[in-house]
Amino acid sequence: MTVCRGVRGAITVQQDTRDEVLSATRQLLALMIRRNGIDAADVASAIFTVTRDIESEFPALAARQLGWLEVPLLCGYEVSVEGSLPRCIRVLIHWNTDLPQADINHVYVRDAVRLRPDLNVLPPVDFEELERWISEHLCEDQSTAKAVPASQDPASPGSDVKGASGA
Ligand SMILES: O=C(O)C(=O)C[C@]1(C(=O)O)C=C[C@@H](O)C=C1
Repeated sequence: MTVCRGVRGAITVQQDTRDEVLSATRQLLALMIRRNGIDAADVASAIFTVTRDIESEFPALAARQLGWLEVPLLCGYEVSVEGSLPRCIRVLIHWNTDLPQADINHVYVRDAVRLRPDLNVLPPVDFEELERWISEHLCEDQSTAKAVPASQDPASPGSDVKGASGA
């Protein structure tokens, strides 16, 4: 029976740069997709959180770069608990699958392994091969896409761009 199950993942970045956030999130998603055999068509939605020290880019863009154009995505901040792991990107994927909960593979990489050592069963990763896989799955339109600044978003109240109505 197909049910919706959660697949968790987390990864850290060394610096809060757009490139690092996107590249780390692509790697995290690629590992989760490959470990579980996730097809975008079966993904109900995905929620990303970042720690407060990350503000250079929305990690959701990495999912669109990998072709998740129809998957509802949302980003938010993680709770800032004192002493918690810095520069961390977390994701929760809601996946429609026949698999039992126990067969879901959650993915924690880099310094995020310490968040859930009990779930840290990731086999060794060939990162060169992983990057080749990511390049093969990049969705060209989205790979260079940027978040739209409010001043250029026709839907934004303060926009200096005219909407379709010309208003
Ligand atoms: O799994 C993680 O990413 C954690 O940091 C662990 C944990 C938890 O205590 O279960 C804590 C905070 C997150 O919002 C989610 C889960």
